[in-house]
Amino acid sequence: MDDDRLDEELVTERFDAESLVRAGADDLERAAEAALRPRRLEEFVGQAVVREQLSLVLQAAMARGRAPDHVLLSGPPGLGKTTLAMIIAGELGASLRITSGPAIQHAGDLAAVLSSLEEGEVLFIDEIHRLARPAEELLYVAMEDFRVDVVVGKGAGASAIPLTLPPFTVVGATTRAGLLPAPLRDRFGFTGHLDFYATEELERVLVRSAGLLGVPLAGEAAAEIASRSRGTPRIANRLLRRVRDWAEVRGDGTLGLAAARSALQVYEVDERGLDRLDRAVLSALCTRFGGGPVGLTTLAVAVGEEPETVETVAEPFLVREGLVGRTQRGRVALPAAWEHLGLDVPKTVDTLFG
Ligand SMILES: Nc1ncnc2c1ncn2[C@@H]1O[C@H](COP(=O)(O)OP(=O)(O)OP(=O)(O)O)[C@@H](O)[C@H]1O
Repeated sequence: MDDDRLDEELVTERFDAESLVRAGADDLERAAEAALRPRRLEEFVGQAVVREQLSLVLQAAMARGRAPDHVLLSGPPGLGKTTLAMIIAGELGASLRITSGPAIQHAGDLAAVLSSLEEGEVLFIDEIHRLARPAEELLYVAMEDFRVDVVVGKGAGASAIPLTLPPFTVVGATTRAGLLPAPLRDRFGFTGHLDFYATEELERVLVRSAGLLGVPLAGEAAAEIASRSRGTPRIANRLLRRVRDWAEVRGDGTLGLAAARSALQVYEVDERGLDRLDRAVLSALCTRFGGGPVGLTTLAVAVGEEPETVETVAEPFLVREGLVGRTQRGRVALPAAWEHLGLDVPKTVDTLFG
């Protein structure tokens, strides 16, 4: 498949799927994100281990002329799972179907998608840990035996007609690999875990994105934005667009260090990369709950967010930064949390963790 066609197809697919997956999200932000996606494995920055492993899986499958094993990608949001799914299809020269766990309400929805797959197609299932149990069971069989049982009729008269599927590859993405039931996890021949990116890798992401956007990004500004991007390419690209806004509206259009700092101040992204939600979580933990332990749901209510958002968006970074700890009794603020908020560390916390 030539590159132009690939681009067109991937972007079209992505928009269709995202309208299902992220209804209500900002269309322009999504379009901007799609435009910055790497299309080939060699353009994908960082994640060297996963990249090499995946490259072997794909090359071996292509050499054999067979669809590769099913691939599971896990890791926090914004690290490139969707991008890798698109790259897998691109590298194989296969078309990509995109759906998500929450978009599949009934097993029949999944049966319809599966039974329309063509040979060699890649089926991307985002948030696969959120599939309903009956759909999950249908998926095991389809992944293992390339078969789907289509149920005809209702009640006592219902019967299942087995339908053979052509070989295809499922790429599942999850932020919560631990929530996947073992039988489903075992159906994936390759599992890649994406980790947070080093600052230097994010600088490379930013330089690449600035090039695509045609904006002049100084090296110091790239380093500043990268260091506040929480190890996450999606955040790096988003901050780059905000710094560009600032530079075009309030500056001279060039993205230097001063522009980066001023823009990030306006958008409330602090030197450590914490944003409003992160600080709200820390502040609730330290001031409202005396440092915890506090349960996830209570904490989420206190900051006006869904527990899943707190757990998958804010928490991994706060834990990694040594600001928050997870205990069996709930979340606790670590001494660095008080320090980050400019508060005195309570004596009890100091002795416990100091
Ligand atoms: N390794 C990378 N190199 C360059 N850009 C990247 C890389 N990983 C992600 N990006 C960029 O970051 C953005 C987010 O990536 P993507 O949507 O693939 O993340 P995700 O892990 O699927 O997130 P979610 O789980 O929230 O859907 C995309 O615009 C993509 O261009």
